[in-house]
Amino acid sequence: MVNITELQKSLITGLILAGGRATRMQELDKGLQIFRDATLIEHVIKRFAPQVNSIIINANRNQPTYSELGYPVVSDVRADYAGPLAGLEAGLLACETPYLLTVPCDSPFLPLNLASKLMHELERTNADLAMACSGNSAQPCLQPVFCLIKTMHLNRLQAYLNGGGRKMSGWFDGLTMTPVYFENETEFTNLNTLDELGLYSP
Ligand SMILES: Nc1nc2c(ncn2[C@@H]2O[C@H](COP(=O)(O)OP(=O)(O)OP(=O)(O)O)[C@@H](O)[C@H]2O)c(=O)[nH]1
Ligand SMILES: [Mg+2]
Repeated sequence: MVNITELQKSLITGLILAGGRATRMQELDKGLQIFRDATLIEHVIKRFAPQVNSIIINANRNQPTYSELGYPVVSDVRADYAGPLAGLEAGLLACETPYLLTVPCDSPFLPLNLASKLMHELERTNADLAMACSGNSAQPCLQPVFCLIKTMHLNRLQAYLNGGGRKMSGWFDGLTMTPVYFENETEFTNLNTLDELGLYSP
């Protein structure tokens, strides 16, 4: 188990992506739905906040409600729900540290060692970004919304988006990406439907 140092942590801003339309959840605002004893985003904050220097929330609806959680809220700067990369762009624009770590708002079991493992591997490999991966090197399953990125690559993301690119796995072509394996796949469970919210309740 690698621990994150206070210095490493001070360099990382955490971005919670809550800007989607949630079409599979009746277009409800996913982050604000109740799961067990709290909203989905509150579960995420509980596991994520101790890992990063500060948090930014990306949301395109109900911004005043998200603000009540006590963190800055940023909205997409381009219209029409351009996908998670539009949220990443908004987060990178607001980020004041050299690294940004993203997580989605609908992953209430996210790894408690996410920042430490990604930062350790990013520094070890001197890559541009480090991405979580469940499974193993024989059967990798990339988790592109769990990603540690050097903030200076905002320009490249914007060029990709301006050219019409929308794929989470396409924007970093030409950059070096280190996949980082996590054994416990269930930590990446994300809840997309009302049924799933109920299924995972006790
Ligand atoms: N900022 C922003 N974030 C998005 C957008 N679309 C998806 N996301 C976020 O990306 C993450 C992964 O997306 P999904 O799990 O597909 O969520 P979703 O798109 O809201 O839900 P579906 O419409 O059911 O696919 C979630 O945290 C979403 O909030 C978007 O257009 N803008
Ligand atoms: Mg989606």
